[in-house]
Amino acid sequence: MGQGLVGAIHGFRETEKSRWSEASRAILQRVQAAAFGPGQTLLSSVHVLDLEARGYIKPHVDSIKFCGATIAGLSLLSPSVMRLVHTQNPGEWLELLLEPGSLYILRDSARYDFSHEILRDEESFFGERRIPRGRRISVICRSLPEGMGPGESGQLPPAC
Ligand SMILES: O=C(O)CCC(=O)C(=O)O
Ligand SMILES: [Fe+2]
Repeated sequence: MGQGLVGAIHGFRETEKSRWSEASRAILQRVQAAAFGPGQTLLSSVHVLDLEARGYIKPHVDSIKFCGATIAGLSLLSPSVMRLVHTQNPGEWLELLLEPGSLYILRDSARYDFSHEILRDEESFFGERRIPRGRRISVICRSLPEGMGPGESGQLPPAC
């Protein structure tokens, strides 16, 4: 998302959300407790991405200007396949099956040294298993770039 991602996502709409219902806040707190260390500050708003059935995300590494060492994403509605490919050594790759209700955490090397992508319907296989794509919504929490305290977060653009 943001500057680093222009053109990477196809067939989507998105928003940044900072106010949530009590029930949603409880879920986000579980995500944050699972994914982020006590020393990490989160971006003040959460990214919500609504990908249509034919939508997909091309390989990219989130911009280090706007996003720190951890990206945590909750997947809703359709399952999908996320592929990680090492940027220096494309022979090194892995795929994650993102079931609805699952949480992935891209941290450190997985976040910096590997690109991530969400496969389009035609390519949506997990090993031999076909994973038909429907509409998918993801709720993504990111840490602030290191060295940037909450006091400086006002300088960040709203999106990461
Ligand atoms: O939808 C997702 O889980 C990932 C989205 C993504 O890669 C991004 O917004 O940078
Ligand atoms: Fe990303």
